[in-house]
Amino acid sequence: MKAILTDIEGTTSSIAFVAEVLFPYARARLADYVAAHPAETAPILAEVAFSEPGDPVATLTRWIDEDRKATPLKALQGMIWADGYAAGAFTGHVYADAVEGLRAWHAAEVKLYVFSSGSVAAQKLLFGHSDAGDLTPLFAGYFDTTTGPKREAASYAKIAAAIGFEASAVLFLSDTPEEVAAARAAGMDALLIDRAGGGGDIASFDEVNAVRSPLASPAKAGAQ
Ligand SMILES: CSCCC(=O)C(=O)COP(=O)(O)O
Ligand SMILES: [Mg+2]
Repeated sequence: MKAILTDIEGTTSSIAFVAEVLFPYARARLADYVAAHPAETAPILAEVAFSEPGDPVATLTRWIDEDRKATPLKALQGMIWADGYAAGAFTGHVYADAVEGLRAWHAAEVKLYVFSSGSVAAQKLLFGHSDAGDLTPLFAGYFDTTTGPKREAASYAKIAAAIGFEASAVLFLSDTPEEVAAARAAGMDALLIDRAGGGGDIASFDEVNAVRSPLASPAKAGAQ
């Protein structure tokens, strides 16, 4: 295994942190943020209004409540969360086993990448202001839904091409069966993580090495 591509919510980080901390923070500040940053948010609001006619702020608020993984919503959420991280209102939750695993793989020269519905800016904020400190030096790259939907195989093929690895050399970790299936359809190896210990392939990052041993074949720098 030469590279690991990881999802965030439900995989490196708890669903509760996203649903109970991040989403309410953005929801409560959405209207004020848009009013205070008209130039920055105008293209996002236009995209939302094009997708659903009506008041874009009301649409975005409903999309948060519906947990819609819409690219313009994710871009705006990331902008609002930047204020929260900067103010110290919260830090990014990352499971201790994920921190340990990511650090060990990075030390073994396994290339690490993120693919999340959260915007790339939001991903960097979460890992840059994590409970365990700045984890961004561990990652070689970040991908969001501007690359493509997470449930489509073509997105994973695009990521493999972008990072310069054969898809078969990449291990994808996610809590969503449809994402795991899409990655496998693109030729990636993939493991379904179920942090509740139910029906997944693994329940924590501690188990990855037992089922895939990526540390046994660290990436060569020249592979990219
Ligand atoms: C990147 S932090 C915010 C997470 C988020 O908004 C989200 O939708 C996470 O979805 P994921 O694809 O990581 O399960
Ligand atoms: Mg997820």
